[in-house]
Amino acid sequence: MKSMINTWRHVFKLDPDRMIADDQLEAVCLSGTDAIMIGGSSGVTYDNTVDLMSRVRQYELPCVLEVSDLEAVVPGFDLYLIPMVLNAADPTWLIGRHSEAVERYGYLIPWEMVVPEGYIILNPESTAGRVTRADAGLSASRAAAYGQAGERLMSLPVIYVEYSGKFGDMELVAEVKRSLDQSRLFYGGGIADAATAAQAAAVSDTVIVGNLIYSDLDQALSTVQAVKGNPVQQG
Ligand SMILES: CC(C)=CCC/C(C)=C/CC/C(C)=C/CC/C(C)=C/CC/C(C)=C/CC/C(C)=C/CC/C(C)=C/COP(=O)(O)OP(=O)(O)O
Ligand SMILES: O=P(O)(O)OC[C@@H](O)CO
Ligand SMILES: [Mg+2]
Repeated sequence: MKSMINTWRHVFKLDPDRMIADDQLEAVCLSGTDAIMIGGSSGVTYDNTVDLMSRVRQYELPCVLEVSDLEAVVPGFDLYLIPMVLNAADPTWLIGRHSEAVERYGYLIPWEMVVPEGYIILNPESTAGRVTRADAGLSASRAAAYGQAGERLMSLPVIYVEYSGKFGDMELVAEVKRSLDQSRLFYGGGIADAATAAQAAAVSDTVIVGNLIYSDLDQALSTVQAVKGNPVQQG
């Protein structure tokens, strides 16, 4: 089940705290994207998560929850993705909330459905950057070292270079990619059209598109082919 992430090239991230009309949701779910990730860094509640999950469940593609708040953990997803912020100033966001979750849920946790993600947050203005007070001014070599430490020391299956809201430095992303051997590299942040999606696709394994769904749906839909039609460049 967890291995499904290794087939994902393009993912749409839907935010339970934002409105999306039924016809727009249909277009997103039938776009050819590989999965829907539900998550956000603020305003995520149990009720708005259940509501969005049940709407997405009308379609056949995988639907996974990226957990950012313990109060909004909803049963019924295909996988649970757990952000661990490698460059957070405070270990709360690396392992603190996580240990609280394990204490609280204990044997109820379906570990076979849990996928940890090593986040490297590089936009200090994003909600996640502000909340976690991430050390977002990393050089490319330092970001790559965080990625490699996440892979080699923590065996994380996913390293997520997160520029949420801002298109990132593709040279830096490429350096993180080169530093990884086993972990899958997710890239997200500021994808605005097919051209930026293709650039991100060239340097990462999986491209995540979020805000664009809400600001320009047609452009968002155009990113699916731009990503899936472009191989990752090696080296
Ligand atoms: C019964 C049942 C199914 C039980 C399952 C229980 C389960 C899955 C337990 C999991 C165990 C576990 C270890 C949970 C950890 C929970 C937790 C609260 C972890 C902390 C996550 C974290 C580091 C949050 C900080 C913010 C962050 C990095 C969020 C990631 C998502 C993100 C960046 C979204 C982008 O948000 P957006 O709103 O778009 O941001 P902008 O405003 O900037 O655009
Ligand atoms: O919303 P955008 O900027 O597309 O970023 C996608 C995702 O990485 C956010 O967690
Ligand atoms: Mg967002």
